[in-house]
Amino acid sequence: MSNLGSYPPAFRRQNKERSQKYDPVDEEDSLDLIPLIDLQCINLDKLGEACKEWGLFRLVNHQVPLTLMNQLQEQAKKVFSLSFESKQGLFTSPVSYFWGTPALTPSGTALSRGPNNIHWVEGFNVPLGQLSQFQADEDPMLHSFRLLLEEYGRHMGRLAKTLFEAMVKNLNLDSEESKSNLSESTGYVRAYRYPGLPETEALGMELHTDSSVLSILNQDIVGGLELFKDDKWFKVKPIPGTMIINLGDMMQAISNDEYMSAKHRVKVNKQVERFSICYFVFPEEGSVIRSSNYKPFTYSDFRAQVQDDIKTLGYKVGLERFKIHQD
Ligand SMILES: O=C(O)CCC(=O)C(=O)O
Ligand SMILES: [Fe+2]
Repeated sequence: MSNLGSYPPAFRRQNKERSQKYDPVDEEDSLDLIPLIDLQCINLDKLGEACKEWGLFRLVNHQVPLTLMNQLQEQAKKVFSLSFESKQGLFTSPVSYFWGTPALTPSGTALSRGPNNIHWVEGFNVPLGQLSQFQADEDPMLHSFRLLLEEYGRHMGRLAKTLFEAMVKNLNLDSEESKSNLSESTGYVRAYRYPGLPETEALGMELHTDSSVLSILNQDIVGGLELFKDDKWFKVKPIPGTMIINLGDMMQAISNDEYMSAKHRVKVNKQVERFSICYFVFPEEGSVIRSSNYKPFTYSDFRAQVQDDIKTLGYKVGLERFKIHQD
């Protein structure tokens, strides 16, 4: 962990001796079993299979410029390297800075889960619809961060819409009725930094599903994202220039459980920091999700329930709370 002062104090205590070499990559690690979808010619059967079997796929030919993906990663890196105190001071509504957990309240502050339950991650939460209110004009670093986020956000909206429409087709859902189940303006971007920690098995994020309709991930080359499927963990290898698409809980409910939300986690690297940029998109405010396996509910209902469960139980129960059980 270099630049210690940029880390939350609770993270600095973990800064023990680093080992000298990277872990060797074993045979299985070099295999990439994750399904691949080409955005320029979407094969609906292949897309459907990926959504049913994996809840996650790799996207190529997405036409997000590689320079934009890299510039945003680099700019996020610079912003993370500011001192912990500056990050706490500079980022207030609408862009917030958080650490120790990815679970946030609607206003972007971390939902604390106690000192013994730390996730080794820090992040910036950026609601795209409110980006214009982000006071960044005085500071060139923040100003270019904002410009990159705006451009990146437009691309993410385009990808989400194209993929969602293809999924609606594959599921044979009514395309007019489905429209309100995806609203690009509800989207937010999160930039994450995971510290390099010599401890084995430290988790940046524990096993979870995303609450979104879709999540779009741009990860750096360090790796650490893992998918849980058929009782096994699969490494989601970083391949530069590709994006990882995750199906979230809303998509699982919209599809009436034909598709599944991806169960995943993030392991921290033993030597180096990892950076990732994630986009999450949700249904329109107030839009009711109707499907025979679930009670009608809105994303706000779902979010309120998740927040309540995290506060009272310490974890997210998720879709199970809205499921109709037929005995
Ligand atoms: O950083 C990553 O690779 C994944 C982050 C993630 O799973 C999340 O934000 O829900
Ligand atoms: Fe996630």
